[in-house]
Amino acid sequence: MAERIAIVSDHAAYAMKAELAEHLRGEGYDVLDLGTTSTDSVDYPDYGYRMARAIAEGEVERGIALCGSGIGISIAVNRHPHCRCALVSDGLAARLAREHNDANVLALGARLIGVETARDCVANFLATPFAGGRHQRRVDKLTNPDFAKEPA
Ligand SMILES: O=C(CO)[C@H](O)[C@H](O)[C@H](O)COP(=O)(O)O
Repeated sequence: MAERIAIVSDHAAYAMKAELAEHLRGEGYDVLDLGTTSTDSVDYPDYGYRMARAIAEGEVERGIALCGSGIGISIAVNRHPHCRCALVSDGLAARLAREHNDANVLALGARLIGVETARDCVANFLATPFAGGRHQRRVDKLTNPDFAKEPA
Protein backbone atom coordinates (compact mmCIF):
# COMPACT_ATOMS: atom_id res chain seq x y z
CA MET A 1 0.00 0.00 0.00
CA ALA A 2 1.21 3.52 -0.78
CA GLU A 3 2.64 5.49 2.13
CA ARG A 4 0.42 8.37 3.16
CA ILE A 5 2.32 11.66 3.50
CA ALA A 6 0.81 14.81 5.01
CA ILE A 7 1.68 18.19 3.56
CA VAL A 8 0.91 21.66 4.92
CA SER A 9 1.91 25.23 4.15
CA ASP A 10 0.98 28.80 4.81
CA HIS A 11 0.14 31.23 2.01
CA ALA A 12 3.81 31.98 1.26
CA ALA A 13 4.45 28.38 0.23
CA TYR A 14 1.08 27.54 -1.27
CA ALA A 15 2.44 27.20 -4.82
CA MET A 16 5.38 25.04 -3.75
CA LYS A 17 3.07 22.83 -1.68
CA ALA A 18 0.84 22.29 -4.73
CA GLU A 19 3.85 21.45 -6.87
CA LEU A 20 5.28 18.98 -4.34
CA ALA A 21 1.90 17.36 -3.72
CA GLU A 22 1.41 16.77 -7.43
CA HIS A 23 4.91 15.42 -7.77
CA LEU A 24 4.45 13.03 -4.85
CA ARG A 25 1.15 11.76 -6.22
CA GLY A 26 2.95 11.08 -9.48
CA GLU A 27 5.48 9.07 -7.50
CA GLY A 28 2.69 6.94 -6.07
CA TYR A 29 2.36 8.45 -2.59
CA ASP A 30 -1.02 8.96 -0.96
CA VAL A 31 -0.83 12.69 -0.23
CA LEU A 32 -2.92 14.16 2.59
CA ASP A 33 -3.06 17.90 1.86
CA LEU A 34 -3.99 19.69 5.08
CA GLY A 35 -3.95 23.19 3.56
CA THR A 36 -3.75 26.06 3.19
CA THR A 37 -5.88 26.19 0.06
CA SER A 38 -4.93 29.55 -1.48
CA THR A 39 -2.46 32.42 -1.31
CA ASP A 40 -4.71 34.30 1.13
CA SER A 41 -2.73 35.21 4.23
CA VAL A 42 -2.92 32.67 7.07
CA ASP A 43 -0.94 31.93 10.25
CA TYR A 44 1.64 29.12 10.03
CA PRO A 45 1.14 27.92 13.67
CA ASP A 46 -2.36 26.76 12.72
CA TYR A 47 -0.92 24.58 9.97
CA GLY A 48 1.86 23.33 12.20
CA TYR A 49 -0.88 22.25 14.58
CA ARG A 50 -2.68 20.39 11.81
CA MET A 51 0.48 18.53 10.89
CA ALA A 52 1.18 17.62 14.52
CA ARG A 53 -2.39 16.40 14.98
CA ALA A 54 -2.22 14.19 11.87
CA ILE A 55 0.90 12.54 13.28
CA ALA A 56 -0.48 12.25 16.82
CA GLU A 57 -3.67 10.62 15.57
CA GLY A 58 -1.76 8.16 13.40
CA GLU A 59 -3.11 9.48 10.11
CA VAL A 60 0.45 9.69 8.83
CA GLU A 61 3.89 8.81 10.08
CA ARG A 62 5.67 11.54 8.13
CA GLY A 63 4.96 14.93 6.66
CA ILE A 64 6.23 17.94 4.80
CA ALA A 65 5.64 21.45 6.15
CA LEU A 66 6.36 24.68 4.32
CA CYS A 67 6.27 28.42 4.85
CA GLY A 68 8.17 31.32 3.36
CA SER A 69 11.43 30.63 5.18
CA GLY A 70 10.54 27.27 6.72
CA ILE A 71 11.45 28.76 10.09
CA GLY A 72 8.01 29.59 11.41
CA ILE A 73 6.42 26.31 10.43
CA SER A 74 9.33 24.28 11.81
CA ILE A 75 9.10 26.08 15.15
CA ALA A 76 5.34 25.53 15.15
CA VAL A 77 5.59 21.79 14.45
CA ASN A 78 8.35 21.33 17.01
CA ARG A 79 6.14 22.81 19.74
CA HIS A 80 4.43 19.40 19.67
CA PRO A 81 6.56 16.86 21.53
CA HIS A 82 5.86 13.88 19.29
CA CYS A 83 7.22 15.76 16.25
CA ARG A 84 10.82 16.01 15.16
CA CYS A 85 10.75 18.60 12.43
CA ALA A 86 13.93 19.40 10.48
CA LEU A 87 14.30 22.58 8.44
CA VAL A 88 16.63 21.87 5.54
CA SER A 89 17.72 23.51 2.31
CA ASP A 90 19.66 20.74 0.59
CA GLY A 91 19.42 17.03 -0.03
CA LEU A 92 22.27 16.06 2.28
CA ALA A 93 20.67 17.77 5.25
CA ALA A 94 17.39 16.05 4.41
CA ARG A 95 19.15 12.67 4.39
CA LEU A 96 20.89 13.36 7.70
CA ALA A 97 17.61 14.49 9.25
CA ARG A 98 16.31 10.97 8.70
CA GLU A 99 19.52 9.02 9.27
CA HIS A 100 20.61 10.73 12.52
CA ASN A 101 17.50 12.46 13.87
CA ASP A 102 14.64 10.22 12.73
CA ALA A 103 12.86 13.41 11.67
CA ASN A 104 9.19 12.78 11.03
CA VAL A 105 8.50 16.18 9.48
CA LEU A 106 10.56 17.94 6.83
CA ALA A 107 10.34 21.75 6.74
CA LEU A 108 11.18 23.79 3.65
CA GLY A 109 11.29 27.51 2.91
CA ALA A 110 9.57 28.29 -0.37
CA ARG A 111 10.98 31.81 -0.54
CA LEU A 112 14.53 30.56 -0.04
CA ILE A 113 14.90 27.47 -2.23
CA GLY A 114 13.69 26.51 -5.69
CA VAL A 115 11.35 23.69 -6.52
CA GLU A 116 14.11 21.41 -7.84
CA THR A 117 15.98 21.69 -4.55
CA ALA A 118 12.74 21.14 -2.66
CA ARG A 119 12.08 17.97 -4.64
CA ASP A 120 15.60 16.76 -3.91
CA CYS A 121 15.09 17.39 -0.19
CA VAL A 122 11.79 15.53 -0.22
CA ALA A 123 13.23 12.59 -2.17
CA ASN A 124 16.10 12.20 0.30
CA PHE A 125 13.80 12.59 3.29
CA LEU A 126 11.43 9.90 2.06
CA ALA A 127 14.09 7.45 0.89
CA THR A 128 16.38 7.45 3.92
CA PRO A 129 15.86 5.13 6.89
CA PHE A 130 16.79 6.01 10.46
CA ALA A 131 20.23 4.60 11.28
CA GLY A 132 19.48 3.78 14.94
CA GLY A 133 22.45 2.80 17.14
CA ARG A 134 23.97 5.79 18.95
CA HIS A 135 21.39 8.02 17.29
CA GLN A 136 18.55 6.15 19.00
CA ARG A 137 19.84 7.18 22.43
CA ARG A 138 19.88 10.83 21.34
CA VAL A 139 16.46 10.69 19.76
CA ASP A 140 15.15 9.13 22.99
CA LYS A 141 16.48 12.17 24.84
CA LEU A 142 14.57 14.41 22.46
CA THR A 143 11.38 12.43 22.90
CA ASN A 144 11.68 12.50 26.66
CA PRO A 145 13.76 15.52 27.78
CA ASP A 146 13.82 14.02 31.31
CA PHE A 147 16.39 11.58 29.91
CA ALA A 148 18.72 14.40 28.94
CA LYS A 149 21.17 15.34 31.66
CA GLU A 150 24.10 17.64 32.36
CA PRO A 151 26.96 16.33 30.18
CA ALA A 152 29.79 14.60 32.09
O1 LIG B 1 7.57 32.19 9.46
C1 LIG B 1 8.06 32.68 8.48
C2 LIG B 1 9.24 33.53 8.63
O2 LIG B 1 10.05 32.93 9.61
C3 LIG B 1 7.51 32.45 7.15
O3 LIG B 1 8.42 32.79 6.15
C4 LIG B 1 6.15 33.03 6.85
O4 LIG B 1 5.75 32.40 5.68
C5 LIG B 1 6.20 34.53 6.69
O5 LIG B 1 6.46 35.18 7.91
C6 LIG B 1 4.92 35.08 6.06
O6 LIG B 1 5.13 36.43 5.80
P1 LIG B 1 4.06 37.38 5.12
O7 LIG B 1 4.76 38.70 5.02
O8 LIG B 1 2.88 37.42 6.02
O9 LIG B 1 3.73 36.79 3.79
